[in-house]
Amino acid sequence: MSAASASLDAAQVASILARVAERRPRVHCLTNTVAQNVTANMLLAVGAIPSMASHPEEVAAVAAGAGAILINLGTISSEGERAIPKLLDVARERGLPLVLDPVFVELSPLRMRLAQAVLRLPGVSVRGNAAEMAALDPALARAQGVLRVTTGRIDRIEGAGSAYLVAHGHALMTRVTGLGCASSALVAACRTVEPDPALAAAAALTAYGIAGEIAAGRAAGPGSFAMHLIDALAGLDEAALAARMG
Ligand SMILES: Nc1ncnc2c1ncn2[C@@H]1O[C@H](COP(=O)(O)OP(=O)(O)O)[C@@H](O)[C@H]1O
Ligand SMILES: Cc1ncsc1CCOP(=O)(O)O
Ligand SMILES: [Mg+2]
Repeated sequence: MSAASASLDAAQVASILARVAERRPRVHCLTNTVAQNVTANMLLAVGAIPSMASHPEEVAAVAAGAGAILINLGTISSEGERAIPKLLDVARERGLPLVLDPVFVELSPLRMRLAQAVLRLPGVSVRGNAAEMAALDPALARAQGVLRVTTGRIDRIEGAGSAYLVAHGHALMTRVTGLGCASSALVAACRTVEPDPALAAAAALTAYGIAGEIAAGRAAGPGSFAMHLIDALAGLDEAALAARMG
């Protein structure tokens, strides 16, 4: 970590979550078919509203009224590929926060090309695992105002002169498909109410990680973990956050 990491307290995370719950922002998700359901449910758990249209003829109209846009490359199709430039236009014209989740970008020249196209928009927040972020590093280095959000045992958030480390979460979060994708949607939801991209991402991942810790204490295995994670996220308050943030 080049810059010293900033610290985050429970009141800051609770404040951002409260704003999301109060304002009920919509997050328009162009996302993969594997993670659509869990992504929508995690957004609902924090009080945001998911929408998931992808047809190129309507995607701009549907996304225009959203508070943020998520582009996830997980099961990108030719339809999704044609929707991406329209979403970039909406984000640019309306000044909407945009989050990119470059699923398996390290495996596919198509995904790399599309990720590079998204990164031509200034100020994108990119949330991926270590392999994805490493593969994307040259493009991230060229991207204007980009926020790097690298998740794992410890999440690293770097960009715009800020840096955070989030040491919350549970290994069970790697045992249910779509939970990383859902974390990207939560970053987008927090960005709708918090103008500081790094603080928004740190709050989203802190809340998500603490919900994961709570859910792991209740779950019998990965199947029930996902269910408990949604409940724990929906029930998070400042006291629960403070109890685990020390
Ligand atoms: N070993 C781990 N211990 C605790 N939390 C983890 C661990 N690995 C990942 N996480 C958490 O799981 C979520 C998904 O992260 P990750 O597995 O990196 O994404 P992806 O599913 O896209 O590969 C993040 O919230 C992250 O903090
Ligand atoms: C398995 C898989 N394949 C394409 S998208 C997807 C889901 C990935 O979800 P996550 O990155 O949250 O684990
Ligand atoms: Mg992922």
